[in-house]
Amino acid sequence: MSAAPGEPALRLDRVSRTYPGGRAPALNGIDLEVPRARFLAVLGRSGSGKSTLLRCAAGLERPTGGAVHLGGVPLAGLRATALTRLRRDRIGFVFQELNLVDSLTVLQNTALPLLLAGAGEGEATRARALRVLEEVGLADRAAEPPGRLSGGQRQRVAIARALITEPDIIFADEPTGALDPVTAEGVLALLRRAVDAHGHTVVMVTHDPVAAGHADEAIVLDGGRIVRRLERPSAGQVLGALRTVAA
Ligand SMILES: Nc1ncnc2c1ncn2[C@@H]1O[C@H](COP(=O)(O)OP(=O)(O)OP(=O)(O)O)[C@@H](O)[C@H]1O
Repeated sequence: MSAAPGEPALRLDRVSRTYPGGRAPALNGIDLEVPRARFLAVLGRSGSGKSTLLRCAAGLERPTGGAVHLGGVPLAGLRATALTRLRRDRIGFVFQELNLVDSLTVLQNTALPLLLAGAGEGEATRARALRVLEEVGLADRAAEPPGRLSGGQRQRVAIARALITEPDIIFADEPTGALDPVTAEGVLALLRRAVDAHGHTVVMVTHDPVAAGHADEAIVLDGGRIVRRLERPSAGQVLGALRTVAA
């Protein structure tokens, strides 16, 4: 079940998702290909389908139509345990609901994906966690509980935790939503570096045109469809696209 070389990091073919009782599909025939080492921003007004897209792409939810491939692997063909393993080994998550555990240290929080995958709490795990904490500039806070950190620092720990398994792809849901603009810049620079220096692929849901301006590509959803695609967008271009969709 290893990733096939040359395959895009993520491919969605005609993906749809209808919720029971939902009046309209949350996703409606999404075609999307995200090459490796690319940073994609997903925008759209509230209810346009962004989170549903992220959950279907990450294998957290099964689409009701179409197919999702991660690194060439069709998710529909995987049983629950194989899907869980693929998520654990190949995907990094920066989700609001996956908050840090305050009874653990910053270092233990960072190492959590390795520990859950069966790594011992030995020196190798510790060294790896320290290395990614260094990467996000927080090695000096490793022994503290995350509750003592600022929101931006906690978000950087969440990114360190997502990076520690060296995933093929990182899914981030509003990673800068609660941050001031300067702190947000720092978090976005980290995601950018994950792509440029380490070859990770990042798919980020955001409401913020400035955040989307850090991406290689931005897509805008409306009514569960992709209605705009922008290459190397500036924040101004993204804002313009959002305005035309809202009009
Ligand atoms: N579990 C669910 N059950 C029923 N309907 C749902 C469920 N999750 C989402 N929806 C519906 O699907 C549509 C898309 O929701 P989604 O959460 O993907 O939007 P979003 O663009 O992420 O919104 P926001 O920006 O507010 O987070 C909405 O109409 C929503 O009401």
